Amino acid sequence: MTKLRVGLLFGGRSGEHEVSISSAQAIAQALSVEENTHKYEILPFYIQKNGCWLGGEAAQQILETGIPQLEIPNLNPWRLPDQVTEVDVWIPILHGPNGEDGTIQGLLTLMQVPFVGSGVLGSAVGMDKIAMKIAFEQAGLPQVKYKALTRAQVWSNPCVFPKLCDEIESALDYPCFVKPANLGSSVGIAKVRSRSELETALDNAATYDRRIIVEAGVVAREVECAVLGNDQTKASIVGEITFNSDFYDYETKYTLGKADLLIPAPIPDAVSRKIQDMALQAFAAVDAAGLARVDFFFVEATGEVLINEINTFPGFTATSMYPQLWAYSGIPFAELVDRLIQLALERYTVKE
Ligand SMILES: Nc1ncnc2c1ncn2[C@@H]1O[C@H](COP(=O)(O)OP(=O)(O)OP(=O)(O)O)[C@@H](O)[C@H]1O
Ligand SMILES: C[C@@H](N)C(=O)O
Ligand SMILES: [Mg+2]
Ligand SMILES: [Mg+2]
Repeated sequence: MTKLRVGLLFGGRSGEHEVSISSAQAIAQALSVEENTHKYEILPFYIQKNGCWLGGEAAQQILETGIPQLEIPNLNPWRLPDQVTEVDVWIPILHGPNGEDGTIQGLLTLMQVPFVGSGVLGSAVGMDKIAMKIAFEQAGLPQVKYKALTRAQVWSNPCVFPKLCDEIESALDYPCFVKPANLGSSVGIAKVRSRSELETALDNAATYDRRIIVEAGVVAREVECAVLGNDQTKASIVGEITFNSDFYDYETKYTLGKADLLIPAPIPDAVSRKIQDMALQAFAAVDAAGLARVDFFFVEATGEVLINEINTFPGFTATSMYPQLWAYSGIPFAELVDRLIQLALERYTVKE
């Protein structure tokens, strides 16, 4: 039987570069178990932080060691490794901008090779927290109050900036959350409790993105649901994250022992069902495909469920929520990766 050559695309020009390497290592491992090795052959491709691609041995080495390559200067980002032409199906294991946002998906679409996950529209809308919230609003999904801003407003002249802060303060109470619109893993996010913290957080968020969102802070339990499928989607069992830090920040997410994942979430069945239903609606609202993890706030005091966000290529290490939710829902990691590849092929065939 001829093996399908799977292009593992990882790293990326993103603040989530290191997370992508960890996700790629776990997916490579899942493709290396017996039931997958007779079907698939891995071709690794590493995108450096400067956007330049490495294939072959160099990419393989990074996949094995997990250590990011120092940037090789003056490489042309458009000079793609020769092995690119050998790929039958891509897994763009990229998180954040320049990877999870439709840019790579556009390139792969133009290459006319199937790829795992959402297309250009789903990736772009799912990445941008402002566009995402507008899509959720249209779908009738409840969420926190927010204000959308641009870098130009934040870095405007010193007379305009205080007015902008006044507007935010009159629209939202403290604490509120300031976020770059296009990022993940909590990079660039701040929980702010005062005017001076707000000013600093806005300035910082503007260094990451030209679009910025400020959200009303909610006191709630954090629950997540995984979605799998193209047009026929399935929602997983719901999981909960607990931690002792101020919020689920980068350190809490990626330091062993700082957060606990509870699967299934110890919440009433009716709430779980509502979350599953909302997860499927959110997936459709942004036109996602293949996979996504949808993050929610459960306000226990009122029973209210608010949607926080969708991640169209969620963290994929063996201990990440997405594969664990499916493992508990009856799909082990290796089979999950196989299914995702099959969904990519299905979507490509339907489209062609
Ligand atoms: N409006 C809010 N109220 C309360 N907490 C919030 C709010 N927004 C974000 N947080 C906290 O910040 C964390 C990160 O937020 P969010 O999920 O939007 O960021 P992200 O960078 O896209 O994360 P990831 O993609 O890794 O899930 C949340 O899990 C939560 O702990
Ligand atoms: C990788 C990170 N953005 C997540 O959603 O898990
Ligand atoms: Mg996110
Ligand atoms: Mg999140």
